[in-house]
Order: sequence, then C-alpha cells, then structure tokens
Amino acid sequence: MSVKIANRQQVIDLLDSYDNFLFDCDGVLWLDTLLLPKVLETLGMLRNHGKHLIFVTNNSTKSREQYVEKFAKFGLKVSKSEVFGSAYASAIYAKDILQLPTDKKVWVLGGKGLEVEFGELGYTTLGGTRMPELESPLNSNDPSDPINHLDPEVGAVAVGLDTHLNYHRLAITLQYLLRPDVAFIASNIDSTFPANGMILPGAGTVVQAVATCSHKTPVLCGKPNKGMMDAIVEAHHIDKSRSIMIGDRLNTDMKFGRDNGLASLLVLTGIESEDTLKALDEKEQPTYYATKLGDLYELLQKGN
Ligand SMILES: O=C(O)[C@H](O)[C@H](O)COP(=O)(O)O
Ligand SMILES: [Mg+2]
Repeated sequence: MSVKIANRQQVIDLLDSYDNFLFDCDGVLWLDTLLLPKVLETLGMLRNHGKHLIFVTNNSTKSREQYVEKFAKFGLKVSKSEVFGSAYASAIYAKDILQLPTDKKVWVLGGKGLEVEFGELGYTTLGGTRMPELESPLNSNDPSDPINHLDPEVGAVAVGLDTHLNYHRLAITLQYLLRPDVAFIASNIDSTFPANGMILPGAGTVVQAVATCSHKTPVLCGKPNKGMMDAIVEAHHIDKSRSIMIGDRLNTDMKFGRDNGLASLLVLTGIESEDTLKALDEKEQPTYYATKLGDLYELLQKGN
C-alpha cells in the first residue's frame, strides 16, 4: 500500500532519498490558471536543498518556451531545458525515431505547442491554430474548402489536446490518415484533465476520435511512454534510482514512474482520489501519496 506523506520525518527521508524530482503539471502544480497551495514554496524548498527539478507534462497545447512563460507568470524562473512536454516528445519521435525527413510536412490536430515544437525541429506544420477557415463547417462540395486542397507533402499527422476541435478538422485529419504512408503520432492518452474545479476532455478523447474513424493506432509519445523517459534520462543524465515522479494520474504519471524504475508520489489535487488509490492492486500502488504537493513544504515547516 502507498505510504501517505503525513509528517516531517517522512519529508526529511524523502529529501535524503532522491536528488531528481520529476513533476507532472496539470493537477499537481496548477489547475489551468490556478496555482495550487504552497507550490512555489515547495519548489523553492527543493531547490534550496539542491534538488534537480524537471517538469514533465502531457499537455501538448504549449511548447517548452510557452511553459517557461507560464511559470514566469507564477513568479517561478524555470529554464526551457527543465521542461519536457509531450509536444516536444512528439517532435523528437518524428525526428529521431521515425526519422521523418524535414521536407515532409506535419498536419496538426492540436494546439500551438505541437506547431512550435515540430517547427523548431525543422518541420512545416499545417492545420493546428493557423487555419481560421477551419472554424467554419465542412463543405466538401465547395472547391475552395481546405479538404479539397490536401498537401501531398504531408508525411505525418500529430494529434494532441485541441480545444478548437470540430468536424471540419477531424474530416481533414482523416483524409491524411487514409494515406498508407502517413504516420499517426499522438502526444498523450489522457482522457480528461482537471481545470478550475471541473474535469474536461483531454487529448486522449481527441486521439480516440481520430483512431476510430481512421482505423489506425497512433504512436503515443507522452507519459507513460518509455521513449519519453529515455529522452529525459539522456538529456539530464539522471540516476533513476535517485529520482521520483510526482503526478496526479495513475495511468500516465504513476505508470511512467513505476515502469521506468523511479519512485512515485501521487497527489490528490487532480484526477485521482483516496478511493481510486485504495482500489488499486498492490503492484500498481505508487510509492507514496499526499493530499497535495504543498504538504512537502508545510510538513517540513512543522516542528522547526
Ligand atoms: O491532454 C490532456 O488531457 C492534458 O494535457 C493533461 O492534463 C496532461 O497534462 P499533465 O497532467 O501531464 O500536465
Ligand atoms: Mg496531471
């Protein structure tokens, strides 16, 4: 059974055991634009203890640079190299694993994060946030409709959380995936995500819609994909035995930690609850759990 972090000594032991703290973002650090309690103080405390912080989000709507800006708005200085998002993981997959030539274009059903990260690796992206004509309903009888102007150079489709999802975008995405040589890349599988007191549809919902109509199975690039961890370990030279993954979702964050040999700490400020935790098999239990990330700071302050 997971150990609940509930006293000062447990936090001290946690600090003694791990050098690298990998943080999920949505549901752990914030709920959309709402910073969760004592997050800044906790991250500051960890930095003061010389810990290596890495932010590992499946949210592909933002690029690493955009996350640096989001952190800055909360008053936290984070470098681009400390952020590892699923948009970046998707672009790395296309470049390094799929080895998609950069003269091939990428059709994006998703947000700016995918456009920026693929663009930084040399790809031209289509669709995404840059085609306002896709806000209008599909009219396949209209010769000027984008569905009648598909680009023969598209070599991959990248799908992530798309808050502008509509039938027009889905229909064009399908046309590209009907081509046998076009790769289907998905940023993540999160079915939902927590935001401002509600649960909203996540990228996994968008990905499943595309998989259903295309009858194709995507490559999943975000957590719990091992490739994402390999890229993080290579980039940051971390010792996995001295590393811990802190997240709010069992089938992404906690599985990502467990499957890759890291310790794991589940926080209950996002998707999961004590009930979902207790319902888990022993072998799927996170190493630790806490009510919120800020408990690490608050408990350490007690008894000073
Ligand atoms: O796609 C989604 O559903 C969201 O981006 C999801 O919240 C992932 O964000 P994370 O919790 O990994 O930061
Ligand atoms: Mg999360």
